[in-house]
Amino acid sequence: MPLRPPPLRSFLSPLPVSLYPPMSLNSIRQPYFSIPTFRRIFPLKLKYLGLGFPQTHKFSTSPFRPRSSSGPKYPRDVVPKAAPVSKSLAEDEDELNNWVSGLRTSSFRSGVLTEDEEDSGRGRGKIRGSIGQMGKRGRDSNFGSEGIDEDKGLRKFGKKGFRDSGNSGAMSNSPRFERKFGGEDDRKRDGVREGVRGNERDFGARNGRDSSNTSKFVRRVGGEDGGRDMKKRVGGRDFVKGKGGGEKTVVKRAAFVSEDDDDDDDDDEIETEHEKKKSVSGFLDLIGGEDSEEESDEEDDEIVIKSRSSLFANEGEKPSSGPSSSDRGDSESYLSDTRFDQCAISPLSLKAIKDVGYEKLTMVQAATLPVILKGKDVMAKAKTGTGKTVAFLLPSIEVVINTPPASRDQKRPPVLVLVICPTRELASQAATEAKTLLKYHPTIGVQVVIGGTRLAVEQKRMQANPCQILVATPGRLRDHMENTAGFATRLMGVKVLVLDEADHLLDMGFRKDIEKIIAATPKQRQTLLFSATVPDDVRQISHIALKRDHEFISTVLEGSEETHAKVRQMHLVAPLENQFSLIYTILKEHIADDVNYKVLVFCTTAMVTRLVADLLGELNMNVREIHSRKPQSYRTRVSDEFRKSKGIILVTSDVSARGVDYPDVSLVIQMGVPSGREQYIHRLGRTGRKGKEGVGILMLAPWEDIFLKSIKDLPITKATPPTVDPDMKKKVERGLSNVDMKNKEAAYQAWLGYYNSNKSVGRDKIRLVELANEFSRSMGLDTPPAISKLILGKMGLKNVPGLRVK
Ligand SMILES: Nc1ncnc2c1ncn2[C@@H]1O[C@H](COP(=O)(O)OP(=O)(O)OP(=O)(O)O)[C@@H](O)[C@H]1O
Repeated sequence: MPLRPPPLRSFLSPLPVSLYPPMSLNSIRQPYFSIPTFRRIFPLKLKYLGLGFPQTHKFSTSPFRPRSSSGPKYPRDVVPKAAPVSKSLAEDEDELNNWVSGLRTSSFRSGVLTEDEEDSGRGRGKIRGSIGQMGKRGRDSNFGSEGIDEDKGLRKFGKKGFRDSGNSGAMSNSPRFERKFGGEDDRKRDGVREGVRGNERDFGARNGRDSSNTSKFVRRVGGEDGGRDMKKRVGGRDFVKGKGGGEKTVVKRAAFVSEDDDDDDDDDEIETEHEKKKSVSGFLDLIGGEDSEEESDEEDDEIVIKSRSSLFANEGEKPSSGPSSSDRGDSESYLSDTRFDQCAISPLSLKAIKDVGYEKLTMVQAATLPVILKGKDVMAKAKTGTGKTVAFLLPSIEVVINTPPASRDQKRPPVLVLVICPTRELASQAATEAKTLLKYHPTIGVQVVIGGTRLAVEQKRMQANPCQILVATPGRLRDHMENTAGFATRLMGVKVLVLDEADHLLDMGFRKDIEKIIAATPKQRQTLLFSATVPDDVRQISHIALKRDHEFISTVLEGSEETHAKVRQMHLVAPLENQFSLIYTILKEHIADDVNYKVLVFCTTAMVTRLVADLLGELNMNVREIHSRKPQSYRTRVSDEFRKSKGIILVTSDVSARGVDYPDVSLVIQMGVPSGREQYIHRLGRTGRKGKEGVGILMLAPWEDIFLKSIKDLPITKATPPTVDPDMKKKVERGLSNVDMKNKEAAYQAWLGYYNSNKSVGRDKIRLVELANEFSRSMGLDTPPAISKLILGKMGLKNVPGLRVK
């Protein structure tokens, strides 16, 4: 008989949740669930997976079909963990210098980029298939009048050009600049030249660090495998409760000492930085770039909570060989057994939750709610699509409820809860979720401030109807801090600050903005950091936001994958010249397999996104596109449409990589190397949400496969490329010949910028240009497009053979 776990509150000791009813950990009583082997699950599909049947022609994008929990369990092949790699000084140097990483849409992992909000919203182009005409294929209408020219014109290196509405929008811009210049002043000044050479990072760097952490943890905790002991780690030692080795929640107490959660930033310097960011982003726009992200290390005490499932893993149905740590990690469930009506939250919130159909808390909600309600700072890590938004909104709403209302004549009523999201889509989504939870709280207002809309409109709205909960993107928030009368005063009332996608917001690209925002809020606030990925380096710098006694709560078993077991992951390595045909073939197969298909195709840059969308439109597929070069109104419309639709393909840059909650995405394709391990995980996380199945395909060129090292701990298998029918190939060639030449030129330039900033590809400029020209040929061009001297100079590619100069 399985043992019953102690209630969550006792796990959280010495921080008992006395105010609230105990939250049952029955939630975690999910039966042990291991990933079946391909052979057993897909006897008929095996041939498509390259597992010994290379002659295969068809490519299957069927998801896993794991057995029901009551059915037999199969061990999964143990994926080797990456060897620990420590971060070198050279890498840091690279980050600081990496100015070229800003030249793209989504930078390589070092990621400075975030493609996100505050982009100009000057996108243009066609929408393929009109909104609301779901079944209709092909390119129905054009809208958006701004042309590619805008991408080319040196997009105003002055203030205006870089922000929407005149002076906002820094987000997509600032990260790039930040990354390149963040750190040392002289580098900042000379960054353009300096960064162009040298700088980039390797795909694999982060993984090494992650893995190192993982294995460390496995040794300390997960390594106890069948252990039934309760082990305490006091004064820097592990504090382990629970039995067996299944899914568990990890609560860590931060060990690093915050230097007082605050910064004494030099405003002038920040301002200068701000301006510089804008300048660089102008250039990024020029080449069609988008965004990116990241970095840094640390160490804390921890409390590890093993859940019920761990008991199952050990006692019940574990495979005969005994589950590996990664097997255990897959015994995941996104829902806990704790019902919302067992929680000490407002009855009006409960009513709203009931209306929306949520009955039980998700694992991350169950693990964090008591701690947050207690007023603690929290950094939480939980897999994609497991309800982190509600996890931070619900207790934040309680804070508002428990705060005496501002008097009517108070001129500047405080913002009580401030939620920061890295992209506009995500901010809007979080605000929508908040409104849902506030359905029966008519006196609590929520507003969203994001780039791509008019600042003045937001100002008026906030003045007319001041809200208690504000959701914002960092750049636009800073605009309001600087330009909206009384706004700074309102921020001084903040009681809860939330950083959603915290690792991204704390990376180099956003850091300065976030530091400014933090400095604008009271020190005694409560801070909540949430993400599906929390690399060690981000943990280390989280003290800029969190109090020293914050808690780190993870529902991801360390030593297990950060991705969902039900999402089947494959990588496919093919030369560039075949990739467009392959994408078309894969999509056709998938559509034939699943009439309700809903596909996301991630591309490396905005301009490559547009190109791929153009092509698929020419091939009469029901396709839409989203990237930072599109106006916000367009992005919102397409995003809403994709959310509600089936039988649709969305080609996107990394604006859709994080947080966006599109239900029932059947397939995620990533074309070209992602900016990093985290970005891979977040993009993949657009499918398999809320415990559902999904499929992810990563398509790489042979020289990009080094990236696989950085995700080798994930359950990703090699797929044999499907054979491309000659007719399909011809169709694709015809389709490409119909794509606007300007769009091909822009894609070529953006491609060059993106890979130029990659350490392994961009290091050898001659090789880089050869590859770019291969990309050009793959678009059907005999000669590569010419690029202006100015841009080549900025990319450090002057006089590189193979380039054509305008
Ligand atoms: N308790 C619950 N029960 C059922 N569904 C829920 C619950 N809480 C949240 N959801 C739904 O789960 C979905 C995923 O939630 P959410 O977008 O917050 O995930 P996330 O963990 O933030 O994902 P990501 O890491 O990709 O940002 C949403 O559609 C949300 O409405």
